[in-house]
Amino acid sequence: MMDGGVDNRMRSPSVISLSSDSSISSSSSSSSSSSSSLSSSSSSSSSSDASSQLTPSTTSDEEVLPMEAPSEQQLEIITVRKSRKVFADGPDQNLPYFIANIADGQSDVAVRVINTIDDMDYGAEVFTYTAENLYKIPESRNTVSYCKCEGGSCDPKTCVCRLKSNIKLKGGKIDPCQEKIDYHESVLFECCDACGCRGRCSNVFSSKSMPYRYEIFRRKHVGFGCRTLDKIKKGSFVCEFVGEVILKRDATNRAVQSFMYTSYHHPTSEQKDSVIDPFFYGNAARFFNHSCNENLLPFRFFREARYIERPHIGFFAKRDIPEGEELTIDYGLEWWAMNINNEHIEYCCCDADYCVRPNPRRFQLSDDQMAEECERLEKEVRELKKRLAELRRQVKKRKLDEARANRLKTPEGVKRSARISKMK
Ligand SMILES: C[S@@+](CC[C@H](N)C(=O)[O-])C[C@H]1O[C@@H](n2cnc3c(N)ncnc32)[C@H](O)[C@@H]1O
Repeated sequence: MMDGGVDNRMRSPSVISLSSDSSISSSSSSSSSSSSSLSSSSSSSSSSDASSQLTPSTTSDEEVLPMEAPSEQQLEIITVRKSRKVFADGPDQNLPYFIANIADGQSDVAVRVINTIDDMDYGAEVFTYTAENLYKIPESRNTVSYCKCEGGSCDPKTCVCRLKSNIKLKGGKIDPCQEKIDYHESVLFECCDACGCRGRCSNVFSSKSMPYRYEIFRRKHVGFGCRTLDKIKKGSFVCEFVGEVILKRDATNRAVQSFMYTSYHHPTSEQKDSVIDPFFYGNAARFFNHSCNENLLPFRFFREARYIERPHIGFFAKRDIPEGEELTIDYGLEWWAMNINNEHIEYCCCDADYCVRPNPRRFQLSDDQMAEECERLEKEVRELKKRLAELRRQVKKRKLDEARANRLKTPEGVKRSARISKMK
């Protein structure tokens, strides 16, 4: 399994974080703050902006509630089932398929793992599935209150949960037009059992942390990836990003940092910043690869537990996603800046036509494929040239027609056309 190319020799942690351009970017505790304007977790300016967005909206109504320690149940982890058997209904039955339902017993949806390419393991030795975050950060007392709306429906004008959210729901879906929102600043307080409405209003996007069925599959050059086995409509909540929640300063001690995601940035104290690390404990989102044409967008949300320092990270569909399509996110420029020169990650291996840092290996085609690709491109060029010639012809004709019409309007033109009609 690719380990993200981050090893102990790295000077600073490479952390996937919510960034201001709605992408996910890497940040480092020391050097990255100045390296990219897209950095949100490490750059002091953007991060204070980010927290100012979240913090002021919470201070006015802040209530200090007693903090409950993470339950035993929450910390309970289920050993990954490592059963190996032949997956018989794949495209090529001769290949050895590896299958496991990694979410077994942890989630109502199955998350199966298959490998139709080789015998590479998805990380069963180190990875354990968990459906919920495992908090390993100090307790927090900063909470946001719940709405007091009654009767199972909330009034958008007075519902505290909606008023405090800058991400809004429309029919249970997130409007993808909100992608302009800085996702580090994004926040959605979803109504829940603790609210006056008991979570029965329309300010609810999913009762499940994983509403669809997912498959972890082996991808060439990138280790494993995650695809959906169901159609997903644009704007739908797709998955929570789950893992161990640790302080960012502790992240530096971890060998693999390229899987991490910044979850919280404190307005004044960097010491309180935290990241979600799904490397050892996580859900299907741990396998979301980067794409330069990603189909998921990140946002932050709160449900029952409303400790400001413990936001959930979720992803929603940027567009309609057909079943079978890989679920991808944008790691952001900063992540790439941190990882691109690393010995393990030299290039981007996404399939986007306009990949900004393409892997030359993807162009290593066989002679036949190359010939086919050349033919396809030549045909495309021919068609484009034809289209261009046609457009130019139309432009020329329009100009001629216009000039002719203008000439006819002049006194000489009028006389000339009168003479011609007399002759006729
Ligand atoms: C969050 S993990 C994604 C799951 C990972 N592919 C696996 O097999 O566990 C991030 C790691 O996947 C790899 N990766 C993801 N997207 C990539 C891409 N577009 N190009 C190259 N490597 C990528 C990198 O090694 C990165 O550190």
